[in-house]
Amino acid sequence: MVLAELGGSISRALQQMRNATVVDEKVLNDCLNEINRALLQADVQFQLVRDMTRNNKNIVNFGDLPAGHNKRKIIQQAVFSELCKILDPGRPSFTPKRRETSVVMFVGLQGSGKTTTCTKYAYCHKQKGWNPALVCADTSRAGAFDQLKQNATKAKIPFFGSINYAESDPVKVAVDGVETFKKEKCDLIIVDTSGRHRQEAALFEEMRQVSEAIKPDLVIFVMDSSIGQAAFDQALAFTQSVAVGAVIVTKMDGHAKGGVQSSFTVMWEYTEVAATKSPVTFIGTGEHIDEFEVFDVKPFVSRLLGMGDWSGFMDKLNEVVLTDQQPELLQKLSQGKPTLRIMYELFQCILKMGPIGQGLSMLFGADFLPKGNEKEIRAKFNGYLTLMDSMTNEGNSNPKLMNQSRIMRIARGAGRRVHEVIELLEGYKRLANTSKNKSLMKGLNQMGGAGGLQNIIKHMSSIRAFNHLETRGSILQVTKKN
Ligand SMILES: Nc1nc2c(ncn2[C@@H]2O[C@H](COP(=O)(O)OP(=O)(O)OP(=O)(O)O)[C@@H](O)[C@H]2O)c(=O)[nH]1
Repeated sequence: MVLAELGGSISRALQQMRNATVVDEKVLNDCLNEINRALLQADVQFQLVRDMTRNNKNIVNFGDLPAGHNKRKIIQQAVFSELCKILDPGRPSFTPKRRETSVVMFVGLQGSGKTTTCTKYAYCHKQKGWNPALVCADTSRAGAFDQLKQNATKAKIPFFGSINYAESDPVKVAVDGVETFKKEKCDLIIVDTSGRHRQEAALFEEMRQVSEAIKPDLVIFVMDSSIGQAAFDQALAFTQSVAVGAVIVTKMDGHAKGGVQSSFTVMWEYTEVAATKSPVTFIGTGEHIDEFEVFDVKPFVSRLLGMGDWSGFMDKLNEVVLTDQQPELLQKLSQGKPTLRIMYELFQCILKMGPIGQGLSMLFGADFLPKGNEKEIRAKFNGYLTLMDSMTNEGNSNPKLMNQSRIMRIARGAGRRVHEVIELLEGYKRLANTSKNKSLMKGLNQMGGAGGLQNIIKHMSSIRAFNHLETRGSILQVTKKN
């Protein structure tokens, strides 16, 4: 069961409970049974599911609840916090500190995504102003250094490795690399290590030796999300050789080869490793360098249940829109009279937020935008930008004054299809309607516009649904109005 399906099943169970006329013991039991079924289908251990049900029933004790309590809310909160408990080992990981040099060693089986993840980790820190460097201490796989070099070059990150594979001792390469970058005052030195297809004694011995030689501040274990229940043994084996302090789960996008069998299982299997109880700190959500997200339990469970992840969205927004420019955009939105220019800026923000589905799924749940459509959606948003440019060039960018001939001229001028102009105008109409909503605008003015922007983007994203619009009918509608 993929993650989105699991989230969908749990959300449906909660929705049925919320829809019940009276919430009693039977409704609670039906809801919990549905959730149990979904978790068991997702391969979560029976014992864990049983404990979770027992805890939920203890929290939602109908006999003890004073009259007037919102039972629906209490049940929902109990389920949410129990799901969080499954994933949270309750121990934070070491976090590299600015202006100090930290050495981070990556370990994991071959093909888990270790090399790719090292670069993603370095890149994500570089974006935040760090000065990272990459060391390839994998001397056993032919091509390992070339792969790291290629990734590092693309990301403009300094790298070190055994040129032409002349040095075959991984410990020596690791030590030389760390020393080189310490001298160069890099503040985050990331060491990629060898992997093997299977858990082998030689691999663990090598990890132990490298770790002893470079004394990393943090060892990150990289794990492929498609391995299911094997996660437990794998994590335990690495943990017994090196002091694993954090985990990164890769291929959470569900489009990796083999597919995500049960990412949720992997998550809790790992956190079940009593020896470390190390937290998952990041997840890999694609092959590209920016398809990488900080992992926080609460936002993850929120998204799993389709409740959105506002804080993750704000983080992404902070990466692409300078904080001092945000109030301006939010203020413009809150004034209640959106212009094409504001819509243009909004689209640019969405496009800049890395993978577009990633940004939007933070707000609308994992299954909101199918990952496979990323290119299509991005092209669509880019098309809207071209059309908006064309409208401005037309000399009249007021969407309210569009008639049939103007629409056709704009489409021709931008090299786009007529129905796209109509979709865009429909999007504008929705944005304008949204901005008439007084409570929404109040929300925008409070909390720096958080709730409001979320809603506005929700409306904008529903442009995807415009595709069903009947082109001719809409043209007539627009024409009639003018
Ligand atoms: N879809 C998807 N693919 C990923 C992700 N992370 C890594 N990959 C892909 O997984 C494959 C293996 O990644 P590598 O980085 O070469 O794996 P590795 O663990 O370093 O392998 P060795 O160096 O052989 O030990 C590559 O095709 C990556 O592009 C991810 O989050 N999502």
